[in-house]
Amino acid sequence: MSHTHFNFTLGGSPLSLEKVRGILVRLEDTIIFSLIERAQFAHNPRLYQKGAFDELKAIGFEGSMLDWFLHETEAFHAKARRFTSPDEYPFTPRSSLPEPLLKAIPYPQVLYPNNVNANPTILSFYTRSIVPRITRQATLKLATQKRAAGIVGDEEYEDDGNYGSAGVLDMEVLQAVSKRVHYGKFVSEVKFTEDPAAFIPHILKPNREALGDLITKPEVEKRLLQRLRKKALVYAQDFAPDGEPQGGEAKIDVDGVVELYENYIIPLTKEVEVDYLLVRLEGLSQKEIDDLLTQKP
Ligand SMILES: C=C(O[C@@H]1C=C(C(=O)O)C=C[C@H]1O)C(=O)O
Repeated sequence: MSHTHFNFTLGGSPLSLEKVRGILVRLEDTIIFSLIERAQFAHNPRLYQKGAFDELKAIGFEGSMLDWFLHETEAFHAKARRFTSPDEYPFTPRSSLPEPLLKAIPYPQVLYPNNVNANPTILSFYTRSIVPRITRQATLKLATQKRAAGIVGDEEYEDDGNYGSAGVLDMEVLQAVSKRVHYGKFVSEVKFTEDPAAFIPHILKPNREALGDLITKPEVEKRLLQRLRKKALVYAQDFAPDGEPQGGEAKIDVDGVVELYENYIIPLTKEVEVDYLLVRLEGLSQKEIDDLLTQKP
């Protein structure tokens, strides 16, 4: 059974590209199913608008309802030492989060120290591009129901009032996408340690494009998108009481899932891979770099 994350406390055999890719594949299921859950509810754009709720303004919180959900949830997770794990990244600025209450687990130092965090970009593209797309069916169905009840114009559209359910589900998607994108650091660490001499000249120069070309594996991406489409088609099906697949409307916009990966998740993962490589030599002495250069693949 493959896992959706490393169990760093078990240690075990060192990092391998096969292991990391196995986790990325497993996270596809988590992301698809959490998108299916969110797609049950309408767009509910008020969730993402700063200042849309008087109750939040009354307590001096200036962000959106989703920002508030993230802040309150991640504040507890921070106390429970979630963000001391090398594969967990908060959407809330770390400066606004409390210190861990529990002692940090002495994780093995797998990644080189870095501050690469793509979550602001993930939050932006998710709320602006992904939510409207995957909730389209629910939004249109809601508008039809409202018109049938005589509600027409702006009031008929987009908002079913389920801010709590939609917000909790948004956080599940965001946490899974964030984990997936930041696993790019583990991929980069494995690729770098397999052949440091290939990367070092382009880190020292620096040359983002050359590093991007080195980490890009078109065949892996092509197979991923093919697999993703097939998974989404199966997972989006409804099943009869006896378990037989039923036709009818898919529970998720399959093209939307594939485009999420093609236009956002894969490109952002590669940016994280390159950003991680660009700091991979920071603090190393010339001798340490020379030793890496002579290391045989
Ligand atoms: C993640 C990897 O690096 C790159 C990014 C990929 C992705 O985001 O799916 C796939 C292949 C590579 O272009 C990898 O090599 O597995």
